[in-house]
Amino acid sequence: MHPNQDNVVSFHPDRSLDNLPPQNIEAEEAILGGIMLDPEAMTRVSDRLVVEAFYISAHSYIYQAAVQLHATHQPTDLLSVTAWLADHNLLNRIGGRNKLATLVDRTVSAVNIDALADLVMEKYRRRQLIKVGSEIVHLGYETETELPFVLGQAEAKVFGVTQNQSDERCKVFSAQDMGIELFQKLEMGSMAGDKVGWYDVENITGGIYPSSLVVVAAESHMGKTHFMVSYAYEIMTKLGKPVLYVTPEMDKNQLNARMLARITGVDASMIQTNTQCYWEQIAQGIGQMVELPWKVYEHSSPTTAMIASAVRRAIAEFGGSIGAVFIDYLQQIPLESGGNMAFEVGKITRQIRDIAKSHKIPVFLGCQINRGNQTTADKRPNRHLLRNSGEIFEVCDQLIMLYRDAVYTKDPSDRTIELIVEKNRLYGKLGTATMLCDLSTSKFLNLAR
Ligand SMILES: Nc1ncnc2c1ncn2[C@@H]1O[C@H](COP(=O)(O)OP(=O)(O)OP(=O)(O)O)[C@@H](O)[C@H]1O
Repeated sequence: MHPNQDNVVSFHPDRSLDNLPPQNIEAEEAILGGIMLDPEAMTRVSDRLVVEAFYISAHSYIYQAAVQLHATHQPTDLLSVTAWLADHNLLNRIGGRNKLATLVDRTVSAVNIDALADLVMEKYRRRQLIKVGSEIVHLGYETETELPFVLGQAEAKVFGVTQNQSDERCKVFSAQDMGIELFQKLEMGSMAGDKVGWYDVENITGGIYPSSLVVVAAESHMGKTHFMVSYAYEIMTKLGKPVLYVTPEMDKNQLNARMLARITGVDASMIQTNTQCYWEQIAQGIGQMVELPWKVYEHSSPTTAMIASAVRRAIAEFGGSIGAVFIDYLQQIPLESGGNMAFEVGKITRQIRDIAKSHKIPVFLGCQINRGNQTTADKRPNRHLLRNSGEIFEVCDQLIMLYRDAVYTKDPSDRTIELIVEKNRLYGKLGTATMLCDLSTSKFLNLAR
């Protein structure tokens, strides 16, 4: 039975949704008139104005004609546009030759065409937002779907509008534009990876690259977390870039004790158990830690949608960019039940790679591997240990495997750690770098040369 209306909180769909969607027809007409009037106009708007942005469908056909002509280096004057539309049987759909002539007659000049293009794009974005809004309303009613999934979907839809993703995805770049961009990047040195001064390993990896998925794989206890905390610290302090650390495994206070150990040089176990003795260093260290661009997302079993959401939030809170994301580690991310395990692991890895690509940020993904062949003398890991773990090896851009001999020899004086670069799609080199690591303070040091 329907509930008595007096007993429910009033809930009215917004009446303003019946209003005419945001649009500016005069601006659309002036742009099209300007394009047919001024041979340079198309160069000024083609990068910022997409065909779908026009509210009137006839206008989008006319603009499409201009885009096609411009792309093949033909003029976009009245005659050429008319001929293109006639050749493509679109002349009647746009209102005939008179419509085109009227657009030209009404236009005085194309002097403001850039601003008009921005205006039309702005109206288009608002219409997209309304569309996404109504999709989110429908999501709200999908009570059979888990709420976290629904919220993640809603957030991703809004993000799609803010980031203009739909346009980015299908963007095709011209050789001329790409040449200019490449030249500028090379000239500025921004094609090289960011380096924190870990010479030997960065000599192999080339440094840290945006949009890259770096898998940091190791057996249990090899020091994955120490490595990632230490690298995060270097990125924040040497490069001055913000870091988000996703920690399903470790409580954030334990993780921060390690970060504090790295900052102060005081053993993490002492920080936790013998606090009073080190109070001064700890207080100073916390003072430094709160100044770091450091965020931690703690959740015992975060899905990739939740991680993506945390990344978006961190980027927004850090003012639009982030230096790196660390996820500690892959096997802590829950698999969808019932599926093939290798397939599910591959899917999660691809979803994490998408986070790196869509935000153009490096993502370091910890990965636990099983012990290799225990009968051979050499216990070093290699890429084959990942072979049965979905598509981790295929999907990642770089694979760094950690190995400490001391785990097997139990020699406490051996502080070396090997960083075995088994895959390097970004820079090409493979090889092993050896560093010194002080696990008590999560500090990684170059070997003296
Ligand atoms: N305060 C400390 N002093 C010295 N060694 C420590 C200290 N804390 C941890 N370790 C050592 O660090 C190693 C574990 O490092 P880490 O937690 O980074 O490993 P991991 O590869 O992430 O492994 P897991 O996934 O099992 O946690 C262990 O060998 C441990 O003995």
